[in-house]
Amino acid sequence: MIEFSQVSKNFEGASVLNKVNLKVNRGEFLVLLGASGSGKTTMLKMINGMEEPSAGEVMIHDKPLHQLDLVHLRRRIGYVIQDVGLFPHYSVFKNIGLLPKLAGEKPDDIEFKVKHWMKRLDLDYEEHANKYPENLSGGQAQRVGLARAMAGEPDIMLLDEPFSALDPLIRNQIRKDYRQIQKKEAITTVMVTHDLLEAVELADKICLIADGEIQQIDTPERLIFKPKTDKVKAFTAGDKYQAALAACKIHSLKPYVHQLPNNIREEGTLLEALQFVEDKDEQILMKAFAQYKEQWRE
Ligand SMILES: Nc1ncnc2c1ncn2[C@@H]1O[C@H](COP(=O)(O)OP(=O)(O)OP(=O)(O)O)[C@@H](O)[C@H]1O
Repeated sequence: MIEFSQVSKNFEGASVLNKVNLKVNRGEFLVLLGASGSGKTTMLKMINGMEEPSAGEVMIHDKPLHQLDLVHLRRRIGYVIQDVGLFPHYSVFKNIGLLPKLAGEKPDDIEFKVKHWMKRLDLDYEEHANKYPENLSGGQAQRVGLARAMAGEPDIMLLDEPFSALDPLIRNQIRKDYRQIQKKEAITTVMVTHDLLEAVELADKICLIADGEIQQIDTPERLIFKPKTDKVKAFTAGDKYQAALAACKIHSLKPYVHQLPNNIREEGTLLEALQFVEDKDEQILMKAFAQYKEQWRE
């Protein structure tokens, strides 16, 4: 479990985070969402000790971070960032096998893990294991980055916009792949993004940060449809519609169509139907939306 208790952070006197409280339970997928500069990356880096709080305490598995051995801790915490950070002079095999090797595992065990994680992340071993990072596509490099983190058998994964540089189709597939692995292995995951739809599709809970404060920590549905502050409302306003459209795309509104007035049911466009639902019955939209999320994850 990860816990922030009254955590504040200043850089050169300027306050970035102010008395933040947060709990992430074991196996949970939490997304830190917020505008650029809102302090998301700073929060993430406080979880693996790359940044220290100016005040307050960060606890990992009920122990204060400052009492833990950081080298040991970081080997148990996967960290994947946008530009991957693969070692350029190491082959794919060596990159993925690095953490097991540092842990003193035998060559056969290392090979087993590299093969296992390459397979799980849809990377062909024969084709890619001996390649160097410069010869990989962006999507392949990101998969290698995830495989490398996973080979360290982390109980916590920190993801800092790891998918944002990829083209949409590949991004969607890697996100789904990671989400499935994360659930199966019950890896506590904290991901930073400023993309609401990405947050919605992946998160068990979203933590929305603005002006150095947590505005709301909630399920994706509640964050979008029951915003607690004006800042949450402002952040989600545009995407509420986009999210609803996504719900309709896969017809998850169908079970509720009989509740729409006849004229809309028979003649209206999807957009009108949505508008009706959005105006008249948030419950229906929330249900459709939750269904969309579940179907996306299958
Ligand atoms: N090492 C540092 N020294 C000084 N200021 C910093 C440092 N790291 C971050 N900041 C400042 O703290 C604020 C929050 O930065 P942070 O990277 O946490 O934001 P973010 O929400 O992750 O933004 P983005 O989405 O743009 O990555 C920014 O104003 C940034 O300039």
